[in-house]
Amino acid sequence: MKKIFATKLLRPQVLENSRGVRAEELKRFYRRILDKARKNENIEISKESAMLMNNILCRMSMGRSFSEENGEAERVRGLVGESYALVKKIFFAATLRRLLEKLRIPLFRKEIMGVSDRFDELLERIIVEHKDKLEKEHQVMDMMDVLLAAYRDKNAEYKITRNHIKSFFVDLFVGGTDTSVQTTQWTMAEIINNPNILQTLRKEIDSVVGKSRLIHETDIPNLPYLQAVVKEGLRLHPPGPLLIRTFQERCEMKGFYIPEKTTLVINAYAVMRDPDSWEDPDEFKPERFLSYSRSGQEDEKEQTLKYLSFGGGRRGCPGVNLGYIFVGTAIGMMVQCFDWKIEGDKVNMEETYGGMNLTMVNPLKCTPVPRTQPFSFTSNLEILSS
Ligand code: HEM
Repeated sequence: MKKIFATKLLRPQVLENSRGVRAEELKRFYRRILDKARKNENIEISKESAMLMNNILCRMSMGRSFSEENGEAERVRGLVGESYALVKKIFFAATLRRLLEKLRIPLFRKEIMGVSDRFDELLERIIVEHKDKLEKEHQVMDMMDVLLAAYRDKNAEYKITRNHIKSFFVDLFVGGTDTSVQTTQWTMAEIINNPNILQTLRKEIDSVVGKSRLIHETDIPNLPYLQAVVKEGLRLHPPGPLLIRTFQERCEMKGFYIPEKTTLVINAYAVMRDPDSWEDPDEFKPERFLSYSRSGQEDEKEQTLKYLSFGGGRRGCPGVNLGYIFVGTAIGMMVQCFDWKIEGDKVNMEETYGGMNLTMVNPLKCTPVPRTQPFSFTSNLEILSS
């Protein structure tokens, strides 16, 4: 499945084809925030950005977004949340696995089956919807169409089953949404707590993008400070702080004997705050990434070993590029178009390991205040409304 992720959904050419979808969803995200700003209402950054990320991923993969009106979108978000909570329970229960198995206590079987059945029901409906559409339109349009075509094709490069298709989408929702949402929330909180960084970032965006159009993802390569801010947000607040591997074979490492099937837990959070590797490790200093890329001193291999926000190796995150696009454009738009008011002087940065991901104890709530003239959009052109 990972190969399918890498070749069919996330390779640069495919990402380029779906750029229009992401641009449209970014505009919808902007309009929702603008609406709140006009009503002087506060927003919960994680809820708004979850809607953005979910809609983009669903449209990229299934050619549709889940409807907010009939509660479908909320059901998907709920299922993803339940999956995270379950993984956390299973992870901690694994330490007692032998004892529980001896006592013949099944590990969360009922809960796992419950979530799995509900995902199954939802995805089955979407598969049927696609098959009907394909029969009528005879067009290959999105990921689901491509996978269904491969499922029917006896000579396809990848032999896939209906269950493969379903598990692919579960991986996509679970791996792709909350990670990007948490990163957006944490990075925005750091920006609000550091007004100097907000000013520097805004200056860069204003000089590259200006104030007469909305930021595009194609602007990101020309916004090195924005890239550094996102990277630093990910360093201090990696949504996946623990990486897990199992040894396939026994081996010896630096004098330690490691038996076969040993589970290894890597604390990526601690690695990325290690004072031996990072100067002022607990401080939010995006500049550190600018100086690395300018001086070229940092050996790439060394960087890979100490920067683990996307994991690494064969099981590393296949969605890195998309993740940077999601977070970069969301943060870029929020900084470009709005000022942000919070209650009190500083955002409370207390953290909790709330499921599979590192999240905020008090979700970030703030009130947007427009700083640019509102944009109105006619097709793909942006104009200033008077
Ligand atoms: C800022 C955003 C993101 C972060 C921080 C992130 C982080 C991670 C991390 C830490 C892992 C585990 C890697 C390991 O164990 O070495 C992972 C795996 C994964 N991620 Fe991401 N991710 C992000 C966005 C995405 C997106 C947008 C997608 C899909 C479109 C995605 C799909 C996946 C999948 C499918 C896996 C499992 C890979 C496997 O098991 O081999 N991620 N991600």
